[in-house]
Amino acid sequence: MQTVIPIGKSEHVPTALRPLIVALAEVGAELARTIQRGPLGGALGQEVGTNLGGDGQKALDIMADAAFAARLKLASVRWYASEEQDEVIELDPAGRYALAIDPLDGSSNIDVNVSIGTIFSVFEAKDGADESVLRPATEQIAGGYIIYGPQTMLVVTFGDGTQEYLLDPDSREWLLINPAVRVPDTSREFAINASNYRHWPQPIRAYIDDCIAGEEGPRAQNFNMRWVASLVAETHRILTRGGVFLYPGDAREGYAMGRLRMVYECAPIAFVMEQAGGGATDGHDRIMGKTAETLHARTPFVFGSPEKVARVAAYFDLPEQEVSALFGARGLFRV
Ligand SMILES: O=P(O)(O)OC[C@H]1O[C@](O)(COP(=O)(O)O)[C@@H](O)[C@@H]1O
Ligand SMILES: [Mg+2]
Ligand SMILES: [Mg+2]
Repeated sequence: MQTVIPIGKSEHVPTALRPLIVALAEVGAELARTIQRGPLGGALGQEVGTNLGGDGQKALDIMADAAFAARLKLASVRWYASEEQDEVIELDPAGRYALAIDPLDGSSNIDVNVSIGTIFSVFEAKDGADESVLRPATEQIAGGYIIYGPQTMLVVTFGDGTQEYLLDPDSREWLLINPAVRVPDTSREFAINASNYRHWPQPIRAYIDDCIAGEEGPRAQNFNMRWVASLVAETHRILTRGGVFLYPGDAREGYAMGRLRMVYECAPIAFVMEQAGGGATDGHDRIMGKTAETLHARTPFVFGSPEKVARVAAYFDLPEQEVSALFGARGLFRV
């Protein structure tokens, strides 16, 4: 049954963080409207520049970044670390928090009417800009995302479970609809950009080969594949019905650490996942135990249902000959 508590009054949001979360939610609601207006709001998907990560910046990326920065300045945010800014910038010198953000995730989907999102991570501010965000992911005090989809939702954790809020299209209020999200462990879905197969490391190829082999392979069951190319959309699907997401490092130039950024993409998603009973790894180490060395540093990223994440990690531990063997010989994973 639905509990209709507005986000500003939710007991799950720590009192001190309420102004910040309400600020994020307000900008998210405005962005949702802009996104819904599509081409009536101008050419949102138009390429307008390039960010430090080498990605093309769309008009909506820049618009979202400016809107969040302007509003968060009034919500005790001292340090603002954004995908769209080269460096961490100071918003309010008296602010208590540091916030890292991917203002608009899944930009390639802006023009095609597919779900996109905003991802955010919050720390207590330190004196220095970089030291406030380049620290272990376990030090996050909040992490979450907003998904602009058929429904607009805000999913967030403060380290005590993961909560889900829905933007009511009539009242424009964010209402609590799930106070304790749990990742199901039953799904047989995996998500990966399979066009990069030839560039993947051997353990990832072996894992996907074994999924694709289905009933005839070592897993002896059929799997289904999904790839939206919007991290928030994949996260939301996996949070809702289970599965696993993989963006490994690969052999393409610049992709040794994959595509996704540790500070404002992987750390908050890992926090949300773990607090919902899921897992998140880079293949070897738990994402939550990692610290980025630079603001835009990438990391290989695998997350989702805990058993699936552990299984992917196990492929990285297999002896070389076993990983390279045809799946028929990969006896370890017969189930
Ligand atoms: O185009 P690819 O290589 O499949 O990558 C898709 C991934 O890139 C992203 O779009 C990166 O995020 P941005 O759109 O914020 O740069 C993710 O949302 C998505 O998972
Ligand atoms: Mg992104
Ligand atoms: Mg982005």
